Amino acid sequence: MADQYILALDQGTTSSRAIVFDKKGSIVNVAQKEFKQHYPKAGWVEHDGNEIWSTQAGVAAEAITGAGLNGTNIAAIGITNQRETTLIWDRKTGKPVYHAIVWQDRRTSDYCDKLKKQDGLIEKVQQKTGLILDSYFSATKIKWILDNVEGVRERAEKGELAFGTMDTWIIWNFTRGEHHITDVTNASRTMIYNIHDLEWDQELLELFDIPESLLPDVKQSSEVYGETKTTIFASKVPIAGIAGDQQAALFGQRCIEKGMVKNTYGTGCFMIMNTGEKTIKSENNLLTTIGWQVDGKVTYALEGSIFIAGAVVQWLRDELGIIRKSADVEKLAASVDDNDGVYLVPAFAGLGAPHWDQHARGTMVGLTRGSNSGHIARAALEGIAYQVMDVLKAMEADSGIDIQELRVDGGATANNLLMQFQSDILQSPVIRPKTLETTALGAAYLAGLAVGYWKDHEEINDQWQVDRKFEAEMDRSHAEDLIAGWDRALKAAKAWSGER
Ligand SMILES: Nc1ncnc2c1ncn2[C@@H]1O[C@H](COP(=O)(O)OP(=O)(O)O)[C@@H](O)[C@H]1O
Ligand SMILES: O=P(O)(O)OC[C@H](O)CO
Repeated sequence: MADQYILALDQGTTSSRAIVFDKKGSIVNVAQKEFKQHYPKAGWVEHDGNEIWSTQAGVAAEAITGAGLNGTNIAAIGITNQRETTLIWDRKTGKPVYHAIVWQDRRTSDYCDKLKKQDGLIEKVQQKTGLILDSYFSATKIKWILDNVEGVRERAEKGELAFGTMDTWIIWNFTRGEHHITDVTNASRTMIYNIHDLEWDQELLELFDIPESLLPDVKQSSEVYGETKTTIFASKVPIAGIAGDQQAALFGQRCIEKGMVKNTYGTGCFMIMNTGEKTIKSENNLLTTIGWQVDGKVTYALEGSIFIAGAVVQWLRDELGIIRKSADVEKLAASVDDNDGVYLVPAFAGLGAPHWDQHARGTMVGLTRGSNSGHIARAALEGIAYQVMDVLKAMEADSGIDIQELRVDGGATANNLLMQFQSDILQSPVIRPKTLETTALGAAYLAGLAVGYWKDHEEINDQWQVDRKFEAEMDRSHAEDLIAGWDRALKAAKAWSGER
């Protein structure tokens, strides 16, 4: 038999990626293609469904052929994706009826504000779905398309249309419409899925006026769902893993025991804790969500989403022009000994967890005549670390678990100064693994386990290796003084929003 590999497809917010992994969990080849972001109005963000599919199919083929392989070398495909992003298409023609509405899109936030005023609805939504009633999730995006695109509601009611997040859309295309499916992790981000009963919730479907005929079947995160039918691989390849990208990263980081936590530092930050077989209801504005379902067993998780993290570095680069490329921020921040009292709260798109203040705005405080670009760069990086600390504290409070160490991944973890400061401010170790492609690796593991490419968890646990462990070097009282300054800066950002 030809040598066997696993192909992971990572359909992200800004690019489609494909990574070929070998049995040791090492990367054999990567292909990546960015696609266009559409901003038709302020606060709106859309993707072209056709472009999502063409880039994803393109990189899948490129990753395989670039490694000198073909479909017969691929034991299984695992799919991971930007979550919540919503697409509706025609079941017969496979044509989208509208662009995909992206998770960042805020067009339904006024509608959500109105819903929040309904007696007991916030609690009901949280109880059933684990989520905060917010336009971030798919439900109100589906409703918007049904209500605003001509003829769509009638066609949906006749059963002619299909809804899906990007995993569903990709599998629909790979199987030429044979499979209309998603997995529990993606379903748990729609705000119409009951995470306890593991079913689409009739009451919420009624509330959002969504016909059930639109919805995909919900599967486990690791099982053989079907085979590819496209000509891309020249042979049929089993599709055997699906998970939302943040959950896939938790799996890829091998956070498989209760209480283990990972944080991804990308454009935003997403921290997730494995909470085991039970759900934890958050009292601190975190989300309760599904980590994965493997071998019939559901593992739950708590999640805190931060909207702006690495994006503040892009802002220093693109808007302030004080660095040329993202990586330069470390050197600039290291050009000063400390923040000299300067704090930057990057609430450019409001504040996510644990504050959920959509009106807060970016705030810089503590400037003096001596403040320079080094202080601003340092304040920007430190602002990422303080936000992570706030989510981590909320997670400890909700779970009653003392978080001993933080496993990290994502583009901004390349920054040693940020990682060291994170450890200093948390007063606990921050651990960066050798493989930073943990999202794709998680999807690969889910698929590989389903087809027996990897025998069991033990076999893959051994593959996780530390690149560097950052230990706290700052003394606790100094960290506490700095945190007190951050709390004041946060108050300023919130006060600005309160005085509208
Ligand atoms: N050395 C660095 N220091 C700080 N931030 C960085 C560094 N390198 C990249 N970034 C930031 O990381 C983000 C990209 O990370 P990535 O994991 O690819 O994000 P995403 O998956 O959200 O697109 C960008 O916002 C970029 O500014
Ligand atoms: O595509 P990413 O990595 O920005 O992740 C997006 C998240 O899944 C949104 O919830």
